[in-house]
Amino acid sequence: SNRLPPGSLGVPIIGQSLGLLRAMKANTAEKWIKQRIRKYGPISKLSLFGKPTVFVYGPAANKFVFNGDSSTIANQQPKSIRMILGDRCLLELSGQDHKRVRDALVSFLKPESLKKYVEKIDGEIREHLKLHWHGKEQITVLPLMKTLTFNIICSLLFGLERGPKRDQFVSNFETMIAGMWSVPVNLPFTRYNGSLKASARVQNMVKDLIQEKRKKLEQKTASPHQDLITCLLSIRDENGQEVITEKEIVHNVMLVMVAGHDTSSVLITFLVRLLANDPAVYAAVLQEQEEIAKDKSMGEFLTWEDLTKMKYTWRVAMETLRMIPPVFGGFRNTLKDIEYDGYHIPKGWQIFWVTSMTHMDNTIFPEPSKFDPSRFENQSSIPPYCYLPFGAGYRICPGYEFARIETLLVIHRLVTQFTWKLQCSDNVFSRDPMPVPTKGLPIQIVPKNLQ
Ligand code: HEM
Repeated sequence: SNRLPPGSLGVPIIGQSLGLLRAMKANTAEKWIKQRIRKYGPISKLSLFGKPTVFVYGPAANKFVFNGDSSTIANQQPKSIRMILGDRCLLELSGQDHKRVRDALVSFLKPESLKKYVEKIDGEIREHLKLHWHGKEQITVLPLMKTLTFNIICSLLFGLERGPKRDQFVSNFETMIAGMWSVPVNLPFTRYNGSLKASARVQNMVKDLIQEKRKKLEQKTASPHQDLITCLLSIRDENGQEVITEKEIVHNVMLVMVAGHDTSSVLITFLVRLLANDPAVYAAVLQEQEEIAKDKSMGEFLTWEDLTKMKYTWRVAMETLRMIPPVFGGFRNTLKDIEYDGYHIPKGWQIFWVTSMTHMDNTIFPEPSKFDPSRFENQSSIPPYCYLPFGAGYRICPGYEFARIETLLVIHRLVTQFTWKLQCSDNVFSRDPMPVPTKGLPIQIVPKNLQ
């Protein structure tokens, strides 16, 4: 059929972009999308960010987007982001290339491999609390969680430990990130131009790190599993050749830096807010964590075994991800004409997916606005393609386990060492595009040994 989905492409170039962006800022994006669904049904056309687009909604649509044939539906980022992260990062790859590079990343990020690093991550968290929380009466959670999750990535994934080199890396990275979502005008003194220059500096630093690690591997003074970069360098084919090119390592390090710290920091921040707002959930999380802490001696690190006992805390995190998913939605591109649900989607159009809409569907999650971690007691009762904070299919988030470990460790240290009160008691947030609580969530803190 040549029948295009219902809806309007709107004003040329601008289309409906401003309406969506405005709704995201005002935390009414779900309402904006619900209105579309009510008006046009689960599939409709519109125009976003200069491209004709088809919005699809529902479990079947999620399956279509996440499990679609990669020769028909491709993942492609806007050119501005491609220029900053690089064209060989996972987001840009498809087919066999995507599988080869993804398998290499997963060989380090899989649970069996991460198990060994729980103590190291715990060490970073304790150091962070010593530096930024203890001795303070008031702190702002979101920026501190961004610093912490970025430092964990630097140490564990890149083997870049505390010191002047890491500080320089962080400062260049911050400049790079600042212009990533800006208007992509590459003129001297624009934010985008600053971001491109910072990206080049970060990439050069990563190349230097790769040289250092390659030398250590040759001298056999490094183990292949000591960090992600060393692990990627060590993967060889049957002829002893490196499987991942240097360019691919650099571009994927860039991606992991961005994908890995912004998301987890948002989850932890909203957990901190929830625990301050919900005494019953706080009491149950505290009880679970104190049960673990009571068997530990002073200064002892948490272990993988301890994490397996944090079942309730993780259900609280899952419910937080249901209600406030850090990734609101995303885009795919059609490489061929597609027929979906009786409609024609032409080649070259965008597909806009918003998984969080099924998270708030009362036929799937009864009373969706109620915070209820018990929904995840029996996860097999949740129908497929309905709960997708980490995506699904062959692009499902490879950092899931990493995010789970760091979130549980941070919550353990926070609830056992501090009590806190919100300084902004409203319950709202805006999307930028990640959810941001008012003023970054300032809180008043008291260490437990002073109570
Ligand atoms: C709460 C934390 C996190 C959330 C909610 C999250 C969410 C997601 C989602 C929804 C996707 C799929 C996007 C798509 O299909 O287009 C994704 C992909 C990805 N995530 Fe995460 N993520 C988190 C943490 C992490 C961490 C800690 C890392 C790295 C250590 C990471 C690395 C990646 C990468 C590399 C991809 C691209 C995968 C591919 O295209 O094959 N993420 N993430």
